Amino acid sequence: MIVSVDGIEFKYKCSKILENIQFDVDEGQVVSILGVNGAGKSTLLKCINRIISPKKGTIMIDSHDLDKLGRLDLAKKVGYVPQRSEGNYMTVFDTLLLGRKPHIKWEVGKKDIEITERVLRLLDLEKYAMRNTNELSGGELQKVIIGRALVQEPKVILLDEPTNNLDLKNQLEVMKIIKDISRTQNITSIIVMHDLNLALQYSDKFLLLKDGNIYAEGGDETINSESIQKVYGVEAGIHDVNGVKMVIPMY
Ligand SMILES: Nc1ncnc2c1ncn2[C@@H]1O[C@H](COP(=O)(O)OP(=O)(O)OP(=O)(O)O)[C@@H](O)[C@H]1O
Repeated sequence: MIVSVDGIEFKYKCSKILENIQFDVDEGQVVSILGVNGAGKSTLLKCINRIISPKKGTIMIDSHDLDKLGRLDLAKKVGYVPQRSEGNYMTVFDTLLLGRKPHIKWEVGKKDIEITERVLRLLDLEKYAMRNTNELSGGELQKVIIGRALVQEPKVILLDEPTNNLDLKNQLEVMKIIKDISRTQNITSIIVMHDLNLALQYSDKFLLLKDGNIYAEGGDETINSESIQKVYGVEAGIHDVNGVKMVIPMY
């Protein structure tokens, strides 16, 4: 088990957002967190990255209690791609290299440059390497932010709606990269998703959040007409389209 969440509860001031959340994630799994707007999906990701601290419960990452991990050790284990990012006057190359910060002791080494170049190639970003990130489209910037998390070489990567700004081709490309790194590098991805069909195609496990609790968790059988009705309030059928399971809402 690479991530183990046990009984966490989180409140913003007095409104309870998460209640008794409990789940485990295995190494190399791609996990989608699903649920309506405001269900607490981003809040859950932020708890796992210790951006915020739950009032109750424990989170274990790679057998370490999250509360007891130092900032640098946490950054070596967990990478985070937030929902919104801004470009700036730093180049794409330097932005990616910044992801090596937790590993750099005195100065940037050969390995740091090699990993940065490898990720640039992996995400097909080489042609933008020397461009400032404020001169990129939303989708290009999104790939850079994902790249920065990969350069960190974490065991777990948390992605908050990573396909949000992307066109169809880039959505598929990013999801494929996430799936590939989980298979080839055993990196675990925990992703907040709104697109049920993309989630179905690329995830091993699903967590359905409803009213601050986990309504259901498991494999793709978790996504069915009943759970979609209960969680989203939408009538939908599940169909097999050329061997691919698809959710089709009934309008
Ligand atoms: N900093 C904050 N202070 C107070 N309430 C907040 C704060 N951030 C989020 N909330 C509230 O917490 C609830 C859960 O928010 P969260 O962003 O986790 O939802 P989400 O499921 O990720 O939603 P979405 O799908 O719209 O991104 C929402 O009602 C939101 O308004």
